[in-house]
Amino acid sequence: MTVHIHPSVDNGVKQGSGHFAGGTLICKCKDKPVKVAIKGDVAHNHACGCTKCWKPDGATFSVVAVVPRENVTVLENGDKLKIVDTAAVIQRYACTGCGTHMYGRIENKGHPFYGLDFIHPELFQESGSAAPGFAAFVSSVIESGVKPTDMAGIRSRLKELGLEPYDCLSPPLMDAIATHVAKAKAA
Ligand SMILES: N[C@@H](CCC(=O)N[C@@H](CS)C(=O)NCC(=O)O)C(=O)O
Ligand SMILES: [Zn+2]
Ligand SMILES: [Zn+2]
Repeated sequence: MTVHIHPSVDNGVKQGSGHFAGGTLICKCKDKPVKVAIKGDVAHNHACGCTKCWKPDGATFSVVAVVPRENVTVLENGDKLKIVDTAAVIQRYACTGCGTHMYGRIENKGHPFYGLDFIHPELFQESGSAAPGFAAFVSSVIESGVKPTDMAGIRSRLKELGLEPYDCLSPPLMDAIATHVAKAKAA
């Protein structure tokens, strides 16, 4: 059985150039596409199996990374953007024409990841941004219809690609969240 993860990694994870200076994210609309400028490279790029992150057609996982929120500027056709779920922690701004999520923003100043926006690097018109390094929320793909019996094959393919599978975030990110919570409790 061929295991599809995401079109940008299915033929092998392409490493970043190490000096990506930023670029433009473009949605899938033929007419009046939304364009978003990103300054600098992305961080913590990873595959995400959760049901909330945007996936291109046919993908089992999304590929999502973070950038400082001040590095994100809507350039064109921002009137097409609408928040998918205003109650979610991450307010995902999607194009109402094609459904592509252009960026996700956290407005809760107390959140461990406040200040970081979530973007999908595959939407860059330029190549060279930092590659995904792990897979998060892997078990969550079952919520999108993946058969539990397919999970061993999915996890083994992720490992083969060098994307260590985790059912939440990676240990360094989980540690960063716990550190933030501990400091907030102590304050
Ligand atoms: N099992 C859930 C997990 C959802 C989830 O917690 N997603 C993570 C990773 S993107 C998150 O931080 N969500 C916050 C949000 O969606 O606002 C699902 O698949 O819907
Ligand atoms: Zn669009
Ligand atoms: Zn997600």
